[in-house]
Amino acid sequence: MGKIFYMMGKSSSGKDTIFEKIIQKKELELHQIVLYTTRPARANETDGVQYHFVDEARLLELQKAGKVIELRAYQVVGGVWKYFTVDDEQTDLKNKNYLAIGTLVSYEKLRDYYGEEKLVAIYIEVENGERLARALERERRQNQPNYDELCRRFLADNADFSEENLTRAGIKKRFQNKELQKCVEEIAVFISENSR
Ligand SMILES: Nc1ncnc2c1ncn2[C@@H]1O[C@H](COP(=O)(O)OP(=O)(O)OP(=O)(O)O)[C@@H](O)[C@H]1O
Repeated sequence: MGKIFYMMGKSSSGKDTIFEKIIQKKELELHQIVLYTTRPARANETDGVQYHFVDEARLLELQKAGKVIELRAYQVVGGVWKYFTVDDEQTDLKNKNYLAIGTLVSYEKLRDYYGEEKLVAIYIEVENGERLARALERERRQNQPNYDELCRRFLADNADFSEENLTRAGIKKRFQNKELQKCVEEIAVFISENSR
């Protein structure tokens, strides 16, 4: 029986960094769930790799078929971009295990859709001051750092991942991302123990 290992954590807790290291561990035999989006593909992106790029009409079709498990909409200059998870033929929970990154709300929606026994939460935590320092360091390296957005996300994530919300979602286990390699190894052992 397959599982979805669902990684969550506040901004700059290290989700992307840890995801890349875990997915490279071939012995864990983890697959990826490719999200769908209505945003146009960028020059370096390939359909079906970073995202499945679809239009609003296709989204509507999928919604009518009851296949859209969760959806997030973001207002951008000139429109709204939607990102969503679809129950498509690529998700084979009878035979495969998956690794995904998402929000607390999307975790709850997938859990309600697939069932409690299919979803395994991996909550990553970093002390707030250290997390802010890492976020600032990462932002400084950008061509056009956006410190306003950094502050907005920092505060928004503190609210989204409040203790109250974590309790409501039933998140108990936490992985501390202090020393990266140690955290990766702990998560790899946890996944291995909870696979099948
Ligand atoms: N254990 C660690 N020690 C020091 N730096 C780390 C550690 N883990 C991750 N980082 C660095 O912290 C920054 C944030 O990590 P990352 O981008 O993986 O976070 P994230 O949770 O995916 O953030 P976001 O949700 O904002 O995309 C990166 O610059 C990364 O290299």
